[in-house]
Amino acid sequence: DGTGGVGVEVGGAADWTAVGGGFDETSYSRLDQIGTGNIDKLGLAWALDLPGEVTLEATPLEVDGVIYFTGSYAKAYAVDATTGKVLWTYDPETWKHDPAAMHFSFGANRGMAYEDGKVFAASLDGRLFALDAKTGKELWVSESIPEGALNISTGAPRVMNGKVIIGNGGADFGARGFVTAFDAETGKLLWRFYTTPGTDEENAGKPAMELAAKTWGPDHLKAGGGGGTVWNGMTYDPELNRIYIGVGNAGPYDPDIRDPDSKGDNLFTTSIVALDADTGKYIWHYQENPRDSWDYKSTPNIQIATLTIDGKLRKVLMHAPTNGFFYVLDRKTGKLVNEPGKTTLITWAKGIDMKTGRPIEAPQIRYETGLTKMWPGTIGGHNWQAMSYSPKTGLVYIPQQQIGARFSRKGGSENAFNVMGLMLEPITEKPGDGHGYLVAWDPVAQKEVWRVQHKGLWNGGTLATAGGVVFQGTATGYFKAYDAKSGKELWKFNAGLGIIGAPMSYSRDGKQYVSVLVGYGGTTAAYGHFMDMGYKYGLQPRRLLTFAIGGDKSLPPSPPPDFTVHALDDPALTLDEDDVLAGRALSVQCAACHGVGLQATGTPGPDLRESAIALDLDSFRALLQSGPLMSRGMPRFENLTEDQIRQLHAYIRAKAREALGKREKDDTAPSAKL
Ligand SMILES: O=C(O)c1cc(C(=O)O)c2c(n1)C(=O)C(=O)c1cc(C(=O)O)[nH]c1-2
Repeated sequence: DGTGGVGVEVGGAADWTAVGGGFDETSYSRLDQIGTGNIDKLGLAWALDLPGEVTLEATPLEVDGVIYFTGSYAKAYAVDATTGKVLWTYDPETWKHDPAAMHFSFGANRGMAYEDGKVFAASLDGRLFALDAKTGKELWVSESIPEGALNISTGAPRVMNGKVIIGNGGADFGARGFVTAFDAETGKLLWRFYTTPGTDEENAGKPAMELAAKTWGPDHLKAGGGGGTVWNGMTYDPELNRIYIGVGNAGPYDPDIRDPDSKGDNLFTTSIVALDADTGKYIWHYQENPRDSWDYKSTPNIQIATLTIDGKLRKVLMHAPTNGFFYVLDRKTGKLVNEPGKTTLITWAKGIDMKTGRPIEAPQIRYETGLTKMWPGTIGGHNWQAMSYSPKTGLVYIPQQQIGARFSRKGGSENAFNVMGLMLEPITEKPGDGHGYLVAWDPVAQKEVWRVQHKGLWNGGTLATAGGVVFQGTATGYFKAYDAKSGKELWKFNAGLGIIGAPMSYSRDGKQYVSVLVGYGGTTAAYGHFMDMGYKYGLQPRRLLTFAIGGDKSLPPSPPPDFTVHALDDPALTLDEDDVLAGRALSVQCAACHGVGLQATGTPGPDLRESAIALDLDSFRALLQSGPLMSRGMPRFENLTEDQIRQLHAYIRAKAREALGKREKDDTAPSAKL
């Protein structure tokens, strides 16, 4: 019916059969046993500890009494939905299979797909695997990334009518985006759609690639594949038998490096593209940022619904990409049905031109002067954390953050990253920056109805329910429930660690449950200099938590946040300034897991300033060269030279010394930092 078809394929409203709840990706549960009237009686039914896990981004599925989810590095779990007992696990062991892929991520995986007794997920190195849902037995494994391509897989596959589709990431290091469909029964490749053009020869005879090629200059492949990776949102539309894919940013970000010989739009980067579900043939596209120059991405989840607009029922899709606007498109044509509203502080554009559908860009945003500042920044107003839509309230619940970005063609502060020739750095300069928000948005009126400010910047996805409640986990470690109409906070539970994944709901033997993964991380956890969460590596347990009315279990308390860096130093050691500087540049490779500027506060890896291994040159060298911790996510860096190892080590030492110095000078209460 297009109004939140949760679980319709299997057990009606009782199950949660896809990461977004059902095909429509509205993250809405029709269950109403837990509601605004009894939420004070909501309590923990069971908890499952997940030792060894780091970043947990998946929304679990539930089918016929079994919960399925992926942990980090796509380790798959099946768990009894009423008791929390583990039924089976499956580990694709990427570190053994393709150690090189470990360099390109920090373990993120956003979940599984379910159809007909099979579950599907993809490992970081792009192996799509099908498992028997009962036993966890491997049924088939197919390579979804061609040999030699730079891509990695972090997203959840989607499955429909016997076809599994999977995208991948890598635009930030120059990969070319595509999605691939496989036969769910056999794992055979059925079709592949590229999001950027290839060589003239490859494009010939393919209308979508010929169309895209006109928007790029002749030499566009020199700087890489152009980006446009489809690493998160993909939605199947059963009414029109189409798939809408959310295409990522263009790469390299600087268009003068990426595509110096044209001023074209660089299709299909930062677009939504509609494809025929059977053949993968192009139907339409809508580009949210023509000639993207800022790492803007259209990858957040794409919802389908039927809305009444100007008195007419319209089949629409709804989208809140990182650029901050809210788009409602006609699913048949890909055209705007109303004027996109601003869901957050937006400085890069005045609005969207309703005649052309193109943004009206603000002056000086294409770094004409060599430098550009803008809001939202690359982290986005809304990123991969799922937004939900309640057909009951007619509102969309967007997990948001406010933070800007500074781009410069040279220079930048210590915390700036050089991303393929452009210096990039998140900034907090405007009122409201550095916080996350839960925003209730009216997609018909295109305006905000209420908002809640969170303490932390990077929070979890949302779940809306027929009980009139919106659930969301926060960076500061609370799982919270809000009144869907007013935004009033109704309930909270201390989970002991930040939450970034989205919750889901199911019913078993007449009882409604709500589950959520607790596992702080994601890319933004690396920005410890903006939001020191005080989490310490390995100390706060990762868990799957499940709640029900009358639940009376409690969690053993997690170690509280600790904002002190317990750095180690040897005052006798002299550090070579040139080594420290060179080490700083090399440390970009460490940042996703150990923090920007080595400030690790909830990152998947430990704080190197506190690490006895990293601070001792000999054990550090052995760690990098032989990879004894590879199974725990620490890759081998066998290509680093002896000089580079010494430089990195000097930088770690210098940062440890600096942290100790700060601690002596600054004795403000640690909690004052948040
Ligand atoms: O360009 C890409 O291919 C790509 C991939 C991914 C990813 O695969 O996780 C992210 C991003 N970009 C990205 O821009 C981003 O903000 C991001 C956040 C996260 C995360 O897991 O927290 N992944 C990614």
